Amino acid sequence: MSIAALIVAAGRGTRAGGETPKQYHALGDRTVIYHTITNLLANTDIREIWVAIHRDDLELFTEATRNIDDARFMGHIIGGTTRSDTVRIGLESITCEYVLIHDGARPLLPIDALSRVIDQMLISGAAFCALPITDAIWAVSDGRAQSAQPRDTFWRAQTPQAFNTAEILAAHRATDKPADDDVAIARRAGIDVTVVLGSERNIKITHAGDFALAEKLLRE
Ligand SMILES: Nc1ccn([C@@H]2O[C@H](COP(=O)(O)OP(=O)(O)OP(=O)(O)O)[C@@H](O)[C@H]2O)c(=O)n1
Ligand SMILES: C[C@](O)(CO)[C@H](O)COP(=O)(O)O
Repeated sequence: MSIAALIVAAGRGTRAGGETPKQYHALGDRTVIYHTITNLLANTDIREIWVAIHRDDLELFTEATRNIDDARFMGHIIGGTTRSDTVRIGLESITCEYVLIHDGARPLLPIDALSRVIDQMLISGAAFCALPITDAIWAVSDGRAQSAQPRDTFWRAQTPQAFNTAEILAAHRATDKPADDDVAIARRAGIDVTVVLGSERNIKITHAGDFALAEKLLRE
């Protein structure tokens, strides 16, 4: 049994704005991507870590990862135009039996959530981190509440999303329609994916205000 991690970090971070893409933004005394990589290195079952980057970011990436001294950190792959393209391109380089696909923009993944998704992947073949919804959920149209939705059936997806590598690569090759995440690609191919509890700490930096939240969570 061998496990790789594929970190997708080839996006432009347009919603977060700023001079450099969000994954190279400072977080504490390092960068977002540095934390993302080292959080995955903390699990010794992971044999290889690959990072898919944008071709314009090679210098930023090299600088951000200069101090990572671990033979399991394999370096970079050039990603694609959409997140789904980036994942498919990255998967083509992975030879381990299993793969964890993780957003470069999630720099605060706790080690227990990482263990949960790996353990469940090894039991059922595919798993992903998510959070149950506690608030009431309303379908809203034209600014008005329409119908209450059954909140127990909805979960907020996070990453890592973990699969048998051959199965998720085949699922990606079988579709050219982009998707929000790899669970969606897996489901299109009929793969069963088990949900495990993620973490409130495992935020995705999406908007500029998320940097302050990430700094606060890092300090706690
Ligand atoms: N072509 C792309 C697009 C996105 N991603 C990665 O997918 C993750 C989640 O995507 P998102 O938060 O939407 O990042 P961006 O695409 O960078 O953000 P935006 O949509 O605001 O430009 C990020 O780590 C991002 O770098 C990627 O690797 N390749
Ligand atoms: C994969 C993902 O992080 C799951 O929550 C998310 O869908 C990717 O980010 P985006 O904001 O939907 O592009």
